[in-house]
Amino acid sequence: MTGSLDGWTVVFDLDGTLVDTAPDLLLALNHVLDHAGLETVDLQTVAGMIGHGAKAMIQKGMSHQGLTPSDAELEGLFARFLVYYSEHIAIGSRPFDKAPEILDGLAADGAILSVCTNKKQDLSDKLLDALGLAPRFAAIIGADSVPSKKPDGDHIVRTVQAAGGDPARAIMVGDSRTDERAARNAGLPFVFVPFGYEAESVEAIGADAVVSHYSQLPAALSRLISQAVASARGR
Ligand SMILES: O=C(O)COP(=O)(O)O
Ligand SMILES: [Mg+2]
Repeated sequence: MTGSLDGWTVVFDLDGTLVDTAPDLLLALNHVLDHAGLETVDLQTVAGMIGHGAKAMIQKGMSHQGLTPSDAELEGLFARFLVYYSEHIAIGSRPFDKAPEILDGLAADGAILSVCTNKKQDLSDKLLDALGLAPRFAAIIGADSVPSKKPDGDHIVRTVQAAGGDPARAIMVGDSRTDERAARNAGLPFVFVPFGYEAESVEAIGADAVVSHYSQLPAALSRLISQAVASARGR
């Protein structure tokens, strides 16, 4: 039996795309800010700081209050963050509504599923394991497993290859400008999910498809694949 997504790889971003991780990132960030005697931040503020890895989030948490940490200070805070976050990684973090069911449907239609994230590899594996999502993915590639993370397109290309797929038959799904740039750099169509952590508007992002609930993803992917196949024929 062949499925309509046979031979296609769907590459998912993690934070803000597959999983709503903001609640646990908030607790971990506030743990280090509080320990450093700094002001803590709220959920909405932390959401605007996710997408470039945890170190960038800590830096933004400090610049938010007019402070610039020294390299040594930042490394110390980052180390503390990693210990705390790793131990509290799936307290409040949950997959977005219907994501697991839709992933199963895509796999049943023949898609290869993979994750390309700017989260660290060990944290990504731990989170997806804790939520029971890890077995669905042929590859999970964190920022520290590649020479250059998103927005470098190479991060996506390596993810597709690690999943056993073909970058010419792959689609990126993500919640941020970083994902959009990475997809463009890798030459992949880009599906934007506006329920994540991007502050820019849907119009500004300029995605090939916008999916505001997982139930809309299968149809969006089918449409993009038909377009890709038609344009390949026209060449
Ligand atoms: O943890 C982050 O800041 C980014 O992670 P993402 O690439 O999965 O959105
Ligand atoms: Mg994200």
